[in-house]
Amino acid sequence: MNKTFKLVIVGGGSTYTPGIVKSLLDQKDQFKLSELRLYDNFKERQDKVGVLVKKVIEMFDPEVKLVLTTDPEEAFTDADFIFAQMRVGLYHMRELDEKIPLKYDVVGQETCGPGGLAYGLRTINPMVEIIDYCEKYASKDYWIVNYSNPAAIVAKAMHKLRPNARILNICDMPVAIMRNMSNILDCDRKDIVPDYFGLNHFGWFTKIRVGEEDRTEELKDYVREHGYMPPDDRSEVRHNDASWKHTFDNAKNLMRMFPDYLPNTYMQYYLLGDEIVKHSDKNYTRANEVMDGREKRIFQAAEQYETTGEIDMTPFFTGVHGEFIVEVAMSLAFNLKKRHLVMVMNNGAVKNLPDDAMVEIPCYITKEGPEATRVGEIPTFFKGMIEQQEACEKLIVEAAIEGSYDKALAAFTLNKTIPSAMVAKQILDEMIEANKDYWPELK
Ligand SMILES: NC(=O)c1ccc[n+]([C@@H]2O[C@H](COP(=O)([O-])OP(=O)(O)OC[C@H]3O[C@@H](n4cnc5c(N)ncnc54)[C@H](O)[C@@H]3O)[C@@H](O)[C@H]2O)c1
Ligand SMILES: O=P(O)(O)OC[C@H]1O[C@H](O[C@H]2[C@H](O)[C@@H](O)[C@@H](O)O[C@@H]2CO)[C@H](O)[C@@H](O)[C@@H]1O
Ligand SMILES: [Mn+2]
Repeated sequence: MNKTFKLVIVGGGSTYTPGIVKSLLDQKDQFKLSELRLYDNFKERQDKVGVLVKKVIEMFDPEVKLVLTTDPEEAFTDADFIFAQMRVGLYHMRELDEKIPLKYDVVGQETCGPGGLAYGLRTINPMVEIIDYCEKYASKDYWIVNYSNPAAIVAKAMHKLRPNARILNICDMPVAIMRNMSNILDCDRKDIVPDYFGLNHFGWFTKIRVGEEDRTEELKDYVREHGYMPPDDRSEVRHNDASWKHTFDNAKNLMRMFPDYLPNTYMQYYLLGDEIVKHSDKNYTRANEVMDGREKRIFQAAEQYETTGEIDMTPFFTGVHGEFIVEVAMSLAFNLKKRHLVMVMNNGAVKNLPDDAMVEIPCYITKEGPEATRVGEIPTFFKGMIEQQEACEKLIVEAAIEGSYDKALAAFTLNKTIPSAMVAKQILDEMIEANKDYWPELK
């Protein structure tokens, strides 16, 4: 029998867990789990999601042993893979991350702008804790594949605080955009070969090949007119929430103004921030949409299944989100050297960016981790944008580690979504109060 794997999902109570488990079990012939452990610090939430995970295992691989636990030793002992997807502070804190900046007419977003900086200050120490559990209990060749956001700040902080940890930080946004591109180009997502550079949630596609064929210019022409919204009949994207449809459509405005490269959708928050704020509802943000949508749906489904024994699981199967993390894990497990966009220490890969930047670029995923491709020099506009954002992220990591108010204020002030140091200080001071149970003390 080929090797089987013990896999932990950190943040087992996540709305994405059933979808990730489905994607894992789809690969059981190549990537067989002996044990799946859900680990969370919120037992009741995890137990509810666990009801649906148990159903997914019954449906797709009943041989898998399922463990739900809040005990780190039980969760991590001899673990081979750890999928991390914590939301420190839950959606309630995401709501504040989004609403506090909007009070000052600044972008309110989960991972970008002041919301992302606040989220980063909450997540750094809990992520270190997970790494330390893995170092203490997991198999010596463990790999953490991390989705926990804000991945850019988490990646930078973990490299500084735990440089030897076997952790690979990933993001499904570029993959989701490539899914849309595959709908637009009428090809298979897995045939798309992207050239790309940036930081997490702050990057650009420089070339899109389908197999050997360069289809970049054709795609740019489409995106200039339609953004990343595929033609009606070709994609499940049409069923996304309205705010996501707006995000995909908004790429056309970025493409028209900055025609060199195809943007990550997150660039809208940094380059079109005033428009974003103008169209934001300060009393009902994306966090509210998710709490009233995805989060409510999954707990209603668990309730329904527990009472009726009936459930349609398909709405919880998450497409590229689950597929991507499993593709990366399998490449690590079997040394497949698959080419994926992941976060890696720059070390000259992007020639004119700082060596210590955590860049998101194409890498070959080996059993020893990502091998970066060489991107070369990037044009001035993109270099300037990235260096400002990278310095902001570097300063918020240092602020967390040193407990430095001054560095936190500098980080907020450097963020392109924030118009002045005065506004930065107002938002920071209000966020310090809102996050008093989560942030390191800043003096
Ligand atoms: N990297 C990406 O591209 C990507 C894509 C999607 C989601 N995400 C991230 O994945 C995470 C989960 O998203 P979600 O919407 O499912 O969140 P969610 O709130 O539904 O679930 C998160 C879970 O994490 C748990 N948790 C919080 N702190 C913890 C800790 N210290 N230890 C263990 N568990 C802890 C919570 O109790 C909760 O059950 C978020 O950080 C989100 O931003 C990242
Ligand atoms: O606003 P959300 O919680 O729906 O999504 C925020 C995340 O958006 C990107 O990931 C996914 C998203 O999780 C999924 O719901 C769907 O909308 O598509 C997105 C792209 O696949 C982003 O990569 C994550 O970092 C965000 O947390
Ligand atoms: Mn992401």
